[in-house]
Amino acid sequence: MFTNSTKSPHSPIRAAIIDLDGTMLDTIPDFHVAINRMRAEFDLAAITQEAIALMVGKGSENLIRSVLAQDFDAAGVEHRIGEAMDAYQRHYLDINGQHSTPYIDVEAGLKAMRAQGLRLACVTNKPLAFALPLLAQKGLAPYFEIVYGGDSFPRKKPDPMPLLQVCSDFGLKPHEVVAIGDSSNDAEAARAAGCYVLTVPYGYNHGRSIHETDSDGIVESLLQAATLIQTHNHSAH
Ligand SMILES: O=C(O)COP(=O)(O)O
Ligand SMILES: [Mg+2]
Repeated sequence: MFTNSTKSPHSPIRAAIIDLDGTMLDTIPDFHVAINRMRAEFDLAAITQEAIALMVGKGSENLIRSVLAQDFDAAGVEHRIGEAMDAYQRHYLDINGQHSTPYIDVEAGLKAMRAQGLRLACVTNKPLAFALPLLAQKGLAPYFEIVYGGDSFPRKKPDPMPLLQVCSDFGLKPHEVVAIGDSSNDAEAARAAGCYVLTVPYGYNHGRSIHETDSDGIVESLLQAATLIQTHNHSAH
């Protein structure tokens, strides 16, 4: 693990940037309820959680465009996107977190990272207005010094912009920071920023195996990520 040869193997990791949907919380059931309530308003048939899991990852607007594209051509999507986004956001905020559950060892992993002195940021493509109350509701907000959403900057993951901003906020070089996520968006953003990246295999990666995604290692849980970072740092100087 941590085999990335572009960085000094001896540089300790001082911060972790952690993804939200598909990494800390299984939010597909929330997406499912909100999307199908929106679809009902448009007299569209319900779609499955499996279909939605393939579309999540590149933020709300991309998601709702993909959802509408199940039924409409490009012009039809364009015509409805504004109203659909309004309906979706209203329904999502209404049920945010009610159907979502944390993955195994998320809080234990965050605790372990903090105990090692790592600084923690959450960078998600979810809108900040969804992410902040969700983290608070699940008791995860206190672990993070910084939370950025998909609408915090002009560009979102897989662009490196939000990750580079965290590095700058923390006063750290990218090679002192590891990003942990469930999708190619996280891995590509981390690579482009020059951060390490660990991936989890249990989230949503656009229907592709996480093994196809270039990373510095696959971890079964955030707790295992914490252990790996500690091992890396013990051999660092
Ligand atoms: O809401 C999304 O599109 C994905 O969010 P994530 O970046 O937390 O996985
Ligand atoms: Mg994710």
